Amino acid sequence: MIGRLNHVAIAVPDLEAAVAQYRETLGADVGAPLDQPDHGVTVVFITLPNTKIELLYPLGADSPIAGFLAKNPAGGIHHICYEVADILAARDRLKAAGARILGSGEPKTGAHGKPVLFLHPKDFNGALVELEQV
Ligand SMILES: CC[C@H](C(=O)O)C(=O)SCCNC(=O)CCNC(=O)[C@H](O)C(C)(C)COP(=O)(O)OP(=O)(O)OC[C@H]1O[C@@H](n2cnc3c(N)ncnc32)[C@H](O)[C@@H]1OP(=O)(O)O
Ligand SMILES: [Co+2]
Repeated sequence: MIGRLNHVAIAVPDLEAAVAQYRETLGADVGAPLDQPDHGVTVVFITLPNTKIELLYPLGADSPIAGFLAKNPAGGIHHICYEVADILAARDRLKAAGARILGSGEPKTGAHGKPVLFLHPKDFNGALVELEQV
């Protein structure tokens, strides 16, 4: 069911500093910041030869990553995103297996304009998992 690794997300306390570090110090291909109000974050994608890094910074008062950054003030790896061909079939398979789908349980449109879902970290060895239909 899960396919390619689409991205690894890092929550950062200072987006400009993280962008400069990846662009200047690490010499990476860094995109422009994109506000995602529906998700409560600003994202910056870094394109690597074999996957992407997604820098996350809180947007708005109810950002879902605010709690994470409060617990991890220096930032940290926030989630991992796997690609799936059919997100509704994936959701139904996961629910049947007892996994918790976060939020409403319905896919939302993610940063790439594709449907995404999130699975509770406690069900996946402490890792927050995002699924993106491609
Ligand atoms: C623009 C879309 C973009 C894309 O790629 O398309 C995105 O990726 S948007 C990314 C931001 N959105 C989300 O992360 C949505 C899903 N996340 C959530 O619903 C919350 O972050 C949630 C429920 C995972 C955690 O919320 P919160 O931190 O407020 O809850 P708790 O403090 O109660 O946490 C419960 C429990 O889980 C542990 N936790 C929290 N976040 C993570 C994490 N990222 N990785 C691993 N574990 C996490 C937290 O420590 C608590 O554990 P406990 O042992 O009880 O302390
Ligand atoms: Co993501």
